[in-house]
Amino acid sequence: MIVLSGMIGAGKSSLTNILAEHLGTQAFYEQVDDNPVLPLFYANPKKYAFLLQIYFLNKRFASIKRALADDNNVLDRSIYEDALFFHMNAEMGRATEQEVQVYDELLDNMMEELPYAAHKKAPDLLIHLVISYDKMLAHIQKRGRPYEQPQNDASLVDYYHNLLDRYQQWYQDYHYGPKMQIDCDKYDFVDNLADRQAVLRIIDKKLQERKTLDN
Ligand SMILES: Nc1ncnc2c1ncn2[C@@H]1O[C@H](COP(=O)(O)OP(=O)(O)OP(=O)(O)O)[C@@H](O)[C@H]1O
Repeated sequence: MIVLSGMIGAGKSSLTNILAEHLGTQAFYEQVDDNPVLPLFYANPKKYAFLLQIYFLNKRFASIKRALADDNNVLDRSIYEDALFFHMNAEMGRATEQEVQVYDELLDNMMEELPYAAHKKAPDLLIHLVISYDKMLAHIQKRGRPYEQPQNDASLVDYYHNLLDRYQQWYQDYHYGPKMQIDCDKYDFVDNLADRQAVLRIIDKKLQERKTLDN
């Protein structure tokens, strides 16, 4: 299983589709626009932060179990990033220490079940999308989900900057398996065909290296 990570609007879902099509495998992605808790969370983060995490945990665990069935299935977001979001939200006073503790223990407990549920413990490769604040905001504006727009809620500027700051450290600390980064300011894999091919070549090379190491 290959897993994407990176900021809101970085392009995880798009690259998930592109990569799964390229590899001839299955794409698994979260239907963000069908998520009933997300708009509630953005409108009242303090009340809904914990519920949102439980919602995501449940959904992502279900996808992981299905995606792990094949080495090259592609999943649009890693479950490990949720803890980054939740810990930050807790620091912002949107969740209690007890909620964080319950969440962290539940996550650990569920992840321990994975080898039994899916015969594998962790992704074969993590592809982390790196993006600047300006580029990310341009994507968010183009996509137009109302609750993600800083012009509707000025506190989102700090929220996004805060998340961006933490992501690099999160990537450095990620230790569950092989990993690589793609620079989304450099490669426009959605609208530019040459960039898309370049990104696929970089990923193919990494997958090839992994295969050689495994054999
Ligand atoms: N664990 C979480 N806690 C709080 N909000 C989250 C969490 N995970 C995702 N979100 C929110 O859900 C929405 C979708 O996020 P996500 O980054 O998965 O998809 P996306 O923005 O469509 O990404 P991409 O454009 O890279 O495919 C965003 O508004 C994000 O802030």
